[in-house]
Amino acid sequence: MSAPLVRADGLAVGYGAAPVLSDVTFALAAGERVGVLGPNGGGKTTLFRALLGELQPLSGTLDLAGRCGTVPQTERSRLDFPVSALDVALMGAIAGRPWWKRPGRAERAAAHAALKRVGLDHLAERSFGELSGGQRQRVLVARALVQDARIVLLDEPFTGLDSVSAERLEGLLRELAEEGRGVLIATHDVDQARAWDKVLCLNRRQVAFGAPQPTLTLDVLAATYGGSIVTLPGGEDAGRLAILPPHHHDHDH
Ligand SMILES: Nc1ncnc2c1ncn2[C@@H]1O[C@H](COP(=O)(O)OP(=O)(O)OP(=O)(O)O)[C@@H](O)[C@H]1O
Repeated sequence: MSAPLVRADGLAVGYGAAPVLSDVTFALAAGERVGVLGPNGGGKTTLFRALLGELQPLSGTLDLAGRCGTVPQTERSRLDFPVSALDVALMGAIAGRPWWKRPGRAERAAAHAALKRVGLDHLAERSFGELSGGQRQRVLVARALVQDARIVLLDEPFTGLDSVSAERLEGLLRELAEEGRGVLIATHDVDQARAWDKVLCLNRRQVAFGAPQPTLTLDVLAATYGGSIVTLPGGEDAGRLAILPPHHHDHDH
């Protein structure tokens, strides 16, 4: 088997001397989609920041065998300036080049090709802020493609998407994996993560890592979500496990 795209071994990361996330040991192979699960404050974003090189390991190791591209959450409040979908995709080409060099023909062609790849080239000139949530996510995937990211990180990409947009994005992530990229998806949706290759459960430390079916046991879910996990009383769902929705900021209001 070829070397993994990401390997973390005993990794601890934080914003000062004390780690906010520790004991992280996992590997991401080419062709895999891995769901990163955890409660609010569990450390998902912190792990992504370490993968992007913004935070250095406090202990342990983190090795990447490829470029890492990120699909951040898109908050409407930050979209008031007029950038087009093409501009956003182009950012993938101009990151890392001197600021005075304007994007050239090749870069524009790469950005158009990436937009086409995600089914949005017809909206290239449309203002990014006017696009639907699902379209914005796909433009950001296009930006990662322009960066030639072999490792793609997505931070709760399905939040707020209707089911058609969610299915479309899900299909795109499957294709990214099929072309040999490694895809890490932070999510609050345990059921959705069951369909992916592996899950990484974080709650200030790594609780579990492995294939969803054997990994997502009651004990693991309880340790991952702590107090926010409940057993449903009475009725049809009696005894079923439910995870209370996280207190999430609604960015659209
Ligand atoms: N810039 C920062 N400085 C100091 N502490 C931080 C910073 N960012 C996050 N933290 C702390 O690190 C811990 C993990 O936060 P992180 O954002 O990684 O969680 P998360 O799993 O991404 O949560 P959410 O689902 O809410 O996005 C939290 O206790 C948080 O308060």
